[in-house]
Amino acid sequence: MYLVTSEQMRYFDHYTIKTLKVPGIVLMDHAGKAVAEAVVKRRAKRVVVACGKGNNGGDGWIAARWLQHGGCSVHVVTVVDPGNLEGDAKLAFDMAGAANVSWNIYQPGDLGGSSIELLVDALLGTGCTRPLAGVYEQIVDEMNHSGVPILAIDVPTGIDASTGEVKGSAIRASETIAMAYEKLGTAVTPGAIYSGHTHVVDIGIKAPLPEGMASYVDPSELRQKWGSRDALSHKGTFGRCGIFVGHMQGAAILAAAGAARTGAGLVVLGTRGSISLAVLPDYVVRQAESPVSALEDCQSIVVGPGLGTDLEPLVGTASVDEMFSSKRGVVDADGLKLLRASNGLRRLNDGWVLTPHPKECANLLGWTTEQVQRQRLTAAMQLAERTGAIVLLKGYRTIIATPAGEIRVNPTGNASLAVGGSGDVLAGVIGSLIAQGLNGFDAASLGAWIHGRAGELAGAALTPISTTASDIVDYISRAIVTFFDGIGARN
Ligand SMILES: NC(=O)C1=CN([C@@H]2O[C@H](COP(=O)(O)OP(=O)(O)OC[C@H]3O[C@@H](n4cnc5c(N)ncnc54)[C@H](OP(=O)(O)O)[C@@H]3O)[C@@H](O)[C@H]2O)[C@@H](O)CC1
Ligand SMILES: [K+]
Repeated sequence: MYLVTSEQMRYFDHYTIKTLKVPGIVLMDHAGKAVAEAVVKRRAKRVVVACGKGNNGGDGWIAARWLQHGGCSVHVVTVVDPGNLEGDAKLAFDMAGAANVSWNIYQPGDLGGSSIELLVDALLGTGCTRPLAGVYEQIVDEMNHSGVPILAIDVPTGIDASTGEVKGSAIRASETIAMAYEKLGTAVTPGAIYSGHTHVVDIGIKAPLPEGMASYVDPSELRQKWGSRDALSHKGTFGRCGIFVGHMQGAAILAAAGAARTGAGLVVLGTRGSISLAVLPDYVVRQAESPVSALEDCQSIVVGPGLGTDLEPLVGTASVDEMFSSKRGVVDADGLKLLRASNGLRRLNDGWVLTPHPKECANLLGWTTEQVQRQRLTAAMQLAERTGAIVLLKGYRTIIATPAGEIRVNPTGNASLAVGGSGDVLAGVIGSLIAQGLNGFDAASLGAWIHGRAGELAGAALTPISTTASDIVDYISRAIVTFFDGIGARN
C-alpha cells in the first residue's frame, strides 16, 4: 500500500481536477460522504465537527451536511469566520448552510454542545505546515481533553503529513479516514501514534504514479522475489551467511538461529577463540586469527550481535576495509561503531544494511535520541544518504530507507519484540536473505516483516510478556507460512 507526502497528494488532486476534469467539489463530496459513513458505522448520534480554514475544513462541512441528511444530530464549530472561506471550502459551507446545519464560531471552553458522542477533526489536513498556535492550539487541546473519541479527517491536525513530525499540540485521534492514500506521516511514528486506526477511502482520485513512492512492506510484491525452491536446488543455491562471534556469544548464536530458520543454505560462525556455548550441529564453526578471513567465502556477513569491543583492534585495518568494500551484509549493535571514520562516517555500498535502534542512530548522526524519535523518517533518510547503505531504523513502524530516498514502513510487529536478543535475530534473518540473493532494500524489508510477524505470532501464543528471542526464532517458520498467504512456502 502506497504512502504519500503532501506534495504528492497535491499532484494527485491537481491531476484529477485538471486532467481528468473532476471538479474539486466532487472529490470533496466523496470525502465528506465517506466520513459521514464512518461516523454512522460508529453509531454516534450526537456529533460535533471542528472545521478549519482550508479544504480539510471543507470536507468537514460536507460530512456535516451528509450527517444531517441522514438524521444525525450534528453541529459545526469553526475556527474561522465562514465568510472568509474560499474556493471549494466556501462552496462546502454554502451547501451545509442551505441544508440548515447548525454552527458557531469557536469560543474557548465551548465545543458546541453537551453529551457529544464523537468529535470530528476537520481543522487541518495535508496543508498543515507549522506548529499550532492561537485558536487552533486551544481547540485541539480542548478536544484532546474532552474525553470524547475523535475521528480525524485525512490527517490528525498538527501532524506533518509528509514526515510524521509533531512540533507542538496535535489531535489524538482514535480513527483517521484518509482520502485516496494513507499519508506517510500517519504511517511512521510519532504521527502513527496520534492517528489511531487509519482507513483509506476511494474518493475518485487517479493519476500516473510517480517513481519511488513510499509504501508499507508488501508481501505480494516480495513474494515474487523470494521463496521459490526448485527440485534441483542444493545448499549452495541458498548462500552462505557468515556471523562474527564476539565476547557475547549468545547474541551471535541467536543471529545464527534467525539466519538458519530464514533459509540460508549454510550458516557459518566465525570466531577468534573457541565457542563456549552449546552450538547446534546445524552451523559450521570456523576459527581464525582474523574472523574476516574465516568468513571469506560467505555471500553475506552479519557484523555486530554480541561483538562487544572484539573488532575494535581491527578498526581501520585493511581486512575490515576490504570486508566493507567487497562484501554485503548486516551491521548491527557494536558493529555500527566500525562505521565511524576519522572524517565522519564510512561510505558503504547498498548491499549493506545498517540496523540501528534510535540511540545507535543518534550516535552515528551526532543527534540526541529524542531528536531521532521526533524525526524518525528524516533520521533514517539522512543516515542512508550519508553512509550509502540501506538503513533500517528499529522501533514501532520500523523504517527502511535507501540512499536514494526510497522508503518502506514495516506494518508488522508488537511489544513481543521488545526483548533482549530480538535485534540479534533480526540481523540474522536479514543476513540470511542477503545470502540468498535479495538486494539490501528487499532483504531489510522482508526481514523486518518476517521478524515482526514472528513476534506477533509468538506473542499471541505465549503472551507478549513471556515471549523470548528464542521464541521469535521458533515462530519464524509460521511467519513465513503467513507470508505465503497461509498456503505454505512454494516448493
Ligand atoms: N480538492 C482537493 O484538493 C481536495 C482536498 N481534500 C482535503 O483537503 C485537505 C488539504 O486542504 P488544504 O490544502 O486546503 O490544506 P488544509 O490542511 O485544509 O490547510 C489549510 C490552510 O491552513 C493554513 N495552515 C497551515 N498550517 C497551519 C497551522 N499550523 N495553523 C493554522 N493554519 C495553518 C494554511 O494557510 P495559511 O495560513 O498558511 O495561509 C493552509 O493552506 C486534505 O487534507 C483533504 O482533507 C480532499 O477533500 C480531496 C479534495
Ligand atoms: K484533520
